[in-house]
Amino acid sequence: MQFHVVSDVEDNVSLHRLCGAAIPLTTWYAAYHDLIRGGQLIFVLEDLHRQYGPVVRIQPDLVHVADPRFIDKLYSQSPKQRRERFYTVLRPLFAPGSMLATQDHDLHQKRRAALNQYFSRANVRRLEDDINTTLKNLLRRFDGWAAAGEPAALMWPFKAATKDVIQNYVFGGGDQYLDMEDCNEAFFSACGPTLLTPLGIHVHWLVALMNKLPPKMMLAMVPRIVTFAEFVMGLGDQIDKIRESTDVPEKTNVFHEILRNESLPASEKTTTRLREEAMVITVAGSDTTAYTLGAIVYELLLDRSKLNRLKTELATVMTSELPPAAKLESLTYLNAIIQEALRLYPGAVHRQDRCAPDEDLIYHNPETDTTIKIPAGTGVGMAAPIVNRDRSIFGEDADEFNPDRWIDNPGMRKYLLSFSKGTRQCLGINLAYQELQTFTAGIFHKYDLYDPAKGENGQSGPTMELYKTTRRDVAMHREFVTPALPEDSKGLRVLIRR
Ligand code: HEM
Repeated sequence: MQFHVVSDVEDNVSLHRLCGAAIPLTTWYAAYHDLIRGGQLIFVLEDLHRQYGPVVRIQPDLVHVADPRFIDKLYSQSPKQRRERFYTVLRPLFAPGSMLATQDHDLHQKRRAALNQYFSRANVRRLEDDINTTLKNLLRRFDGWAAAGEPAALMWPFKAATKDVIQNYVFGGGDQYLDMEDCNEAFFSACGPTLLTPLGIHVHWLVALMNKLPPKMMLAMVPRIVTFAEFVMGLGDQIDKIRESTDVPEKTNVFHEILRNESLPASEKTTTRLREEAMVITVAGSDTTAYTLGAIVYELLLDRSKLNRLKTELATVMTSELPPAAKLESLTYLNAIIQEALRLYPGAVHRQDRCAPDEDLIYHNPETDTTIKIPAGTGVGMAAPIVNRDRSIFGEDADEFNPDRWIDNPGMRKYLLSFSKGTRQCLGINLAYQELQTFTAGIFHKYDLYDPAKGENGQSGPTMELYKTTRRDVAMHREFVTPALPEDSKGLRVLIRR
């Protein structure tokens, strides 16, 4: 066992001042659970925290904290308090040109400032028509599966829908995956959660070496990434096309605006850098939202009373058409369901490791009334699957899907780590909420839960029911930044009837 408790370490050794933490002597403990056991450290962490308390050292240079009250300090909102992503988050990204993979605080701020306005609440509101059109496309596909009488694996159309929305916004168009027969399953399989993530963290040099191989050799070694590689090259072509275009109306696509942003130096506008930015935005903007949407469908089809309550609420604002997005945003139960799904089924489940390069971080443990000094430069992380289920905040039923908790106590929102917090909080948070509101409302205004007691002709409208789907087909089985399901799972499947 590589751990021992260090309550009696000497004060003058700075790293050892992480009293109360367990110290692994090498990075191999984390690598064993991350890589050899495949994305299992997130589950082990829960046991370690039970044993050693809220601060646990998981590598010689990295601690993990399980205390939502530490969020404000670690993920500071202040741009003056530098919080950089730690190498454990940066390494597996392999897109140094992207904001997500930017370590340096000042460069990150600059890159973020160029994009922030396009993802403000007001500007995302302007995407209403496009999101509504995508919903119509999605429901059209549902009709097709209903007519075929085949179970539908919803993971793919949900990913396709969210990917189409983000791509239309950032590029003003592109291939619509929702129109493809299989919703481009090959693409999403290639960029979905894999062992490459922990490989990128723990055997970084190997993945870096692979990245330097000529593309043909790389594709021969990992054939499943062909579709993804073609997509990334296509993004570069789209950027070049936008760069050369002279007739794009103002504010119709994000990259058009960035290329014309005069406060950005030319080095920030190269095709390579913008291709990496575009790749991260499209991938981060699809898988995550789609995963939570799938969880919402699963939980509502599991519980008729919650679904009925939502349908009653939707009926107050919906006819056959969708109401304005602002109306959906005001619906109490719809939004409680979404918050609860984001809490229990976050689409990004990794350890959100940061470091504060300029200051020691002081953690105060209220239970023992002790403090721990985390020296400047040390990696410190928290993870949504752990923080979001903290019983002291979310209650003894924190493992249950209970939307009412958000109605009873909306203030808990400040402890929800699903989108991270602070200066590096998710860029797409407003877009994710608006998509979840529109898609959830659109699907469940139309579909009721199939009632076997009434039979195929006994229910007046279209229905849906789970098909060979249990919690193991929706809940995280491995942490590969995004949640991975068991290898033999086909994910969320439903039978749709017209
Ligand atoms: C439910 C849906 C989503 C979840 C749960 C989610 C979660 C997250 C999390 C946890 C981070 C911080 C990662 C870290 O620091 O380690 C992040 C960052 C980011 N997300 Fe999201 N995300 C979602 C949707 C989106 C969407 C729709 C977009 C599209 C624009 C997006 C784009 C980004 C980008 C660009 C970053 C990097 C931000 C920065 O470095 O400042 N995400 N997201």
